[in-house]
Amino acid sequence: MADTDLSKIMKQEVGKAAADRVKSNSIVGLGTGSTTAFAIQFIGERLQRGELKNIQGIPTSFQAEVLSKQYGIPLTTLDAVDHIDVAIDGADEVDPNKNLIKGGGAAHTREKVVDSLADQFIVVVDSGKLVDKLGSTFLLPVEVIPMAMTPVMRKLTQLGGKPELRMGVKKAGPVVTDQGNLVIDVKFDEIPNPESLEKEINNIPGVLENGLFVGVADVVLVGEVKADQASVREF
Ligand SMILES: O=C(CO)[C@H](O)[C@H](O)COP(=O)(O)O
Repeated sequence: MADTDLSKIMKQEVGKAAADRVKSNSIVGLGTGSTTAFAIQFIGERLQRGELKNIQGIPTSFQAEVLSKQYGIPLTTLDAVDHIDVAIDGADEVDPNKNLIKGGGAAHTREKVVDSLADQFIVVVDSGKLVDKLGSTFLLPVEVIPMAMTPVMRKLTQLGGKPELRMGVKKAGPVVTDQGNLVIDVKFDEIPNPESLEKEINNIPGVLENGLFVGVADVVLVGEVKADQASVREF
């Protein structure tokens, strides 16, 4: 099987496993990305079959909102609820302590709001996302307000990073977030202390949020394929 097919199968399996954990009468945070898209689809299908009742979703992005509507998941907002029961969201890297890098879809600011509020935050990834140390395969996304781009990049360089502005695909110019901001992707040779780096970056004036999620995830579901057999394991 081609690598892209395997990756799709892993994402599908793990998305289904997460959707199966959603209970009736609950408020569900709906993450962003290709893996969570499967979870949203399967939650919608469980609602259609009548297996699930009375779900209210809180989308973390325009993408999640559009998909949720497409699959018939009723939506609400943080102004209308006082808690979130469970959030399901993907990640770009997961370390053994369940710390994450997110923001591959430039949605990490809203994702951190929703995922942090959930009583249980379930991360859904394929096995290729597992790393020993954060920053080894993926650049760290930082959302910045446009007028502060240059001083923030300078400060990120002083912190030891190599910043680059994220550019659009099939769009001339930079990626613009759902909030109308820019994303700077930063290469750090190592991130020895994700907890302090998360705070240090967020303390730079003009930074809205960075993609380090430290101590937020409760459960990680990992989709794997071995000898053409798909399975899901949890840690
Ligand atoms: O953080 C995210 C979006 O901002 C996504 O959850 C992350 O990029 C993983 O996406 P995918 O499931 O498509 O690999």
